[in-house]
Amino acid sequence: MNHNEAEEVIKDLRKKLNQYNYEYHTLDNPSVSDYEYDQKMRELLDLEAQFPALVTADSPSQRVGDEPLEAFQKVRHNVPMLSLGNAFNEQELRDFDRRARQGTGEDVTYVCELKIDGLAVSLRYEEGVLVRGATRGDGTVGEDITKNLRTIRSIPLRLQQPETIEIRGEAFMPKKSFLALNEARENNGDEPFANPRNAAAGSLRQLDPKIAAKRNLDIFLYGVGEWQGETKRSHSERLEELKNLGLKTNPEWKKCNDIDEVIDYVHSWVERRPDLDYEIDGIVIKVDRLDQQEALGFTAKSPRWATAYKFPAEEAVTKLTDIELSV
Ligand SMILES: CC(C)(C)c1nc(N2CCN(c3ncccn3)CC2)c2cc(C(N)=O)c(N)nc2n1
Repeated sequence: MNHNEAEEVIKDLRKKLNQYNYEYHTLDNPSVSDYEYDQKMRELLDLEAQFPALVTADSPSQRVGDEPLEAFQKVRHNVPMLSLGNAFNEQELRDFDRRARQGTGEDVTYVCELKIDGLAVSLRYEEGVLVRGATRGDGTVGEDITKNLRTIRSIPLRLQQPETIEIRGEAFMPKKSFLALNEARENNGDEPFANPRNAAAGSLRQLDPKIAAKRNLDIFLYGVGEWQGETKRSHSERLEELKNLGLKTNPEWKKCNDIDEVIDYVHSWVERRPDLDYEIDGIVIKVDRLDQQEALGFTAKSPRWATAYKFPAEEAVTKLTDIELSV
């Protein structure tokens, strides 16, 4: 096979493998067997080894970096990653709603999202290709953990459209992976992680991406930092577009027409929390219309247009056996 033929075959294999990866890790609905996936990956690796000049950043072979980093570079977020105000009871939610209605002088509709208990991160795509991933850090300066975030299989290395966009989300470790990891660590005489959030943060702070790649991390994306040429007018439209771009958003988000619907949603998830495959520590409530978000603006460190309803601390995640028994 010559260079040009190889280029066509590699392009086709890349496209197929990225699609299979998206079906498996983001849709949880694979269209091919693991065997077929592995066969195609082996074919791609062989061809890339023969034609190294044809390896691209968005190739599925480039998920796990080779060498560990010496250190993490610092990254300045063009658009700061803010904090969130908190609400601890129904009255405080109603106060938040009243301030939002007074601040806009209009009725306000909301989007409610599960508050994933993980590590806030930012992904930057340029013309559709993942170029950088960073931790939130102090909101202004974070750490470049691109190589580790690339190992999260549900993060596409290329979007379905060539957007230049910076997206925020929460990287997390599913409960079952957390329990299995801690069992392995205890069997090895290592210190177990206290909770899935610490396990996710600890995994993403590894300098060797091969370690992060084994930690079965996942991500839900929930916000936009900057977006060249954005046309969206509401947060809910943004979430729908992120999904269309091939990004993983949490399926439980909901538009709420008023604060009573928000309160119903919050109450429903207090009950349903143990059924989730991942830990949450509350519900995030956001004003849906972007022009109303703009009008409300920010306090010194957090938006006036969003708040986090915090659940009381959950009892510790029980042993794997209990979980298996309860399944
Ligand atoms: C974009 C805004 C600011 C409204 C926003 N900010 C969030 N957070 C800020 C505080 N963060 C933070 N992290 C560490 C230290 C201080 N603050 C952690 C992310 C959100 C977190 C989640 C989630 N966890 O599922 C979510 N669905 N939506 C969010 N939306």
